[in-house]
Amino acid sequence: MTDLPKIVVTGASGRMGQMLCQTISQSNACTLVGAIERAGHDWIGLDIGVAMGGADMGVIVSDDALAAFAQAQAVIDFTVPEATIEFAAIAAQARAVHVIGTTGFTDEQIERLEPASRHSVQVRAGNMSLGVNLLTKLTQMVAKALDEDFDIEVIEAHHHHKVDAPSGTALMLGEAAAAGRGVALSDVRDAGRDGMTGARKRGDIGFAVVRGGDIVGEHDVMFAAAGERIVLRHMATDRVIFARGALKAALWGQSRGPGQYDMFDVLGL
Ligand SMILES: NC(=O)c1ccc[n+]([C@@H]2O[C@H](COP(=O)([O-])OP(=O)(O)OC[C@H]3O[C@@H](n4cnc5c(N)ncnc54)[C@H](O)[C@@H]3O)[C@@H](O)[C@H]2O)c1
Ligand SMILES: O=C(O)C1=N[C@H](C(=O)O)CCC1
Repeated sequence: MTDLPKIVVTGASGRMGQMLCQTISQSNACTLVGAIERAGHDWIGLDIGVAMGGADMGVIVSDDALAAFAQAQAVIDFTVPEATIEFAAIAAQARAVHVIGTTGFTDEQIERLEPASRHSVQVRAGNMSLGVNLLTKLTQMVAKALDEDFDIEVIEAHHHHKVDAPSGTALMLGEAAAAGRGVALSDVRDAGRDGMTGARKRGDIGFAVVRGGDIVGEHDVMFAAAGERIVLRHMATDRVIFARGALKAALWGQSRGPGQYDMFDVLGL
């Protein structure tokens, strides 16, 4: 038996779930002990490695989150908002670190995560990659340095399966730009332009969304003024960057007390 932190992956059959199971199984810093899917999913009862089309990993896909979390030190969760809210309560019961990659929460759903964090470590970020978290810091710095002569636009592109918009990353970047300007994003957010919108309002932060093909994730923050334009860009070409960040958060969380954290805490940014 190993003393390495034991990790459960929820949404194990998903794009990120599979990437996480592969990344953890190849890591020598932790062990995969559970793979959770929603009740009724085809993969329940199968070995996760075999279900993914590879070798046996010795972990059977289950819909019993409580039993799985109880034997783990961390849960990595890239699913859907309502499932994540349920997993937060179960992770708190099990005193397991809950790493939340899920995006698309409403403000009300985000509030519902808080009670669980009184009993467990929660690390949540709309993007777990080092690159995007650095870009977020840069966005705040640039927004602080420039005045409202520079219109801020966040442009994001993702694969055609993505269900939420703007992306969690775009919202992180928008929040950072707003913070740099000393305003609340909710007061200046301009998303979903269509039809006779009227001219752009000075000080607004705009969002534009592209969905197509297999784009892993691309984000531009544009600062556009008369006569010049600054563009900060991140391009993800492999989901492994999100999985690596999530794994880092799961290990980092082992030595923290209950509370809500983000990737800036994990990465020391
Ligand atoms: N924070 C980040 O770095 C980051 C990176 C990539 C994706 N994401 C987010 O992660 C989420 C998942 O993305 P994806 O591309 O893997 O989606 P996906 O649809 O491929 O996978 C989601 C999985 O969750 C499972 N699921 C749904 N309800 C469940 C439940 N009640 N119990 C257990 N499993 C359940 C689904 O069956 C599916 O397998 C999205 O919100 C996405 O935006 C975040
Ligand atoms: O593929 C997705 O879905 C992604 N979601 C996150 C977001 O909403 O920003 C991170 C990038 C990939």
